[in-house]
Amino acid sequence: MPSVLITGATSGFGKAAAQRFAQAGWSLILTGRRLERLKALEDELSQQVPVLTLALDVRDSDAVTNAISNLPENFLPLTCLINNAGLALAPEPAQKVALEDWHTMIDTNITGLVNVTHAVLPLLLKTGEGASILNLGSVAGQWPYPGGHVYGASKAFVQQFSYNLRCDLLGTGVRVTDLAPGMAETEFTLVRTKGDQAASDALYRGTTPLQAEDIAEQLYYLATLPAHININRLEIMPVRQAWAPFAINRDPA
Ligand SMILES: NC(=O)C1=CN([C@@H]2O[C@H](COP(=O)(O)OP(=O)(O)OC[C@H]3O[C@@H](n4cnc5c(N)ncnc54)[C@H](OP(=O)(O)O)[C@@H]3O)[C@@H](O)[C@H]2O)C=CC1
Ligand SMILES: O=CCS(=O)(=O)O
Repeated sequence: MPSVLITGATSGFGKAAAQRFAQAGWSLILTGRRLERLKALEDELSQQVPVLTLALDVRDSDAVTNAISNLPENFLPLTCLINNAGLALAPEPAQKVALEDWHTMIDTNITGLVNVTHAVLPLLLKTGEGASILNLGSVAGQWPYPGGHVYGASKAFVQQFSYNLRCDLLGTGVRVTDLAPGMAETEFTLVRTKGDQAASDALYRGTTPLQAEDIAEQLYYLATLPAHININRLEIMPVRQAWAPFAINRDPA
């Protein structure tokens, strides 16, 4: 029975991925900070497959290393790592943002992802052919927009880190993908606006955003491709999202 480790499984893409992989019979190692949510998911999915929950903050490298080095044998070999835990904060212009919010995004989206990858890599290398690292990037890593500042830059890191990993993992059989979604309706905007439900509802109202299940389906597809195929980057937008023209600053008429 293959096994997958998913960071940020308490909500959104991570939770939907846990449900999708469980449906296909994979053993699940689920992580996040909110213990009660992890427990609820374990109660739901352990009816179907073996589930191990690890309450941890990906920013805490000691906690990550300790948890990964003590994985029970029945959850090994590990076939797939989904580096999904992440967040955006402060949709305001850069010049209005608190430095702490920038640090939180860097610590979570970059340092946290690196902490988990470093700890899990030896297990994936042991698995070899068919193993995968699926990193949640974003369209924001490729396309600039107002208020994207450090969030977009952190996702550009995810893309380049994914590509560079591929170079170093050549010959090991371990695959790496930067999965880059556009607008998707999860708790993402609630977190970004620090709990402003009205702002979150307004963003998704009157359009058709991606749903967490859409991304979970792509994650499952990527993890189960024939072992000789690596999709380097998969960018997905809702049909009802596209790019805006360049912004121009003009003198008053
Ligand atoms: N929704 C969108 O439009 C898009 C999202 N993404 C990316 O997808 C990923 C998932 O986002 P999404 O599902 O939408 O958002 P959600 O807010 O719904 O889920 C985020 C998950 O990340 C976890 N998380 C956040 N910080 C930490 C931390 N320090 N340590 C451990 N876990 C953490 C949360 O768990 P807990 O709070 O319990 O720790 C939660 O499970 C993120 O990396 C995001 O940047 C990319 C493109 C589009
Ligand atoms: O990563 C999230 C999608 S967006 O808000 O940058 O479009």
